[in-house]
Amino acid sequence: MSWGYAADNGPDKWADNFPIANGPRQSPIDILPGASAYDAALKPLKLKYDPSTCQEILNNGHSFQVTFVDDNDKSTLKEGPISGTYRLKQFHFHWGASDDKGSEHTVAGTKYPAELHLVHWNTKYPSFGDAASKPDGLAVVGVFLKIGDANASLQKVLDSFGAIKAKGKQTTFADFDPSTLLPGCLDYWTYDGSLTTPPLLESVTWIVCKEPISVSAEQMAKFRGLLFSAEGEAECCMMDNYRPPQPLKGRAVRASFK
Ligand SMILES: NS(=O)(=O)c1ccc(C(=O)NCc2cccc(F)c2F)cc1
Ligand SMILES: [Zn+2]
Repeated sequence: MSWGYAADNGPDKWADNFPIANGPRQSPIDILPGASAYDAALKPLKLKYDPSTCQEILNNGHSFQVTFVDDNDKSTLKEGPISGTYRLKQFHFHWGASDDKGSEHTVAGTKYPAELHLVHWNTKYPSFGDAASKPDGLAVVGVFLKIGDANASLQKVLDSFGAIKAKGKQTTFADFDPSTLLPGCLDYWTYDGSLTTPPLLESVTWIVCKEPISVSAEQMAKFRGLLFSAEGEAECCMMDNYRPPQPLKGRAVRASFK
């Protein structure tokens, strides 16, 4: 039985096979703006994404992800709270069964209907897999989604869902610029955390944007049309694929803004 989000293999069961689930720097967390300190030393995020590095979109049975060619420095994250150069590997989302939940991070207890994760790895290491086991190996930019106007950039991603409905399906996805999914203001909170799914490695510098992007209720409904299940299996709709907030355990959350 592999991990998932159901009662018998979900977040409350992950510690059985991944004891780091109870570790000192687990993610996500509930962000308390009043308890996060403004740090003037934090730089603006420097994101440079080249649409030509966009490769494919796939349903991995836990979410869907858009994967990028990462054998060059064409799509990178620099500055912000990190040092050096981190390469974009993939982006994916987490969402709920209804619009009142779905994000992994929460803000003073507020849940958003979904959360985007842009996953980058530190080029001081030879590969993503190697970087994923290092305390400064990964940097994930998190962006909240809130219900409002339809998102034209997101619609391009949704239009490819027909080809990836079931677990294991993938299709070509080219010339997409993920910066079109970023909010106008890149103010952020940052803290040291982990992958939010098994193997839950404690290798992520989290960078969570304060400003959400919009998604329409109809677009959110399309996320829920994807399947956790593979072709030929009993259909199980992909939703509530989020881990709830984890104990802060004394960590500081810093703000890039006043
Ligand atoms: N939700 S998130 O943004 O925190 C997150 C990001 C990436 C991954 C991941 O790559 N898992 C597979 C994985 C894990 C470790 C090493 C690997 F090589 C690997 F592919 C999991 C969760
Ligand atoms: Zn994620």
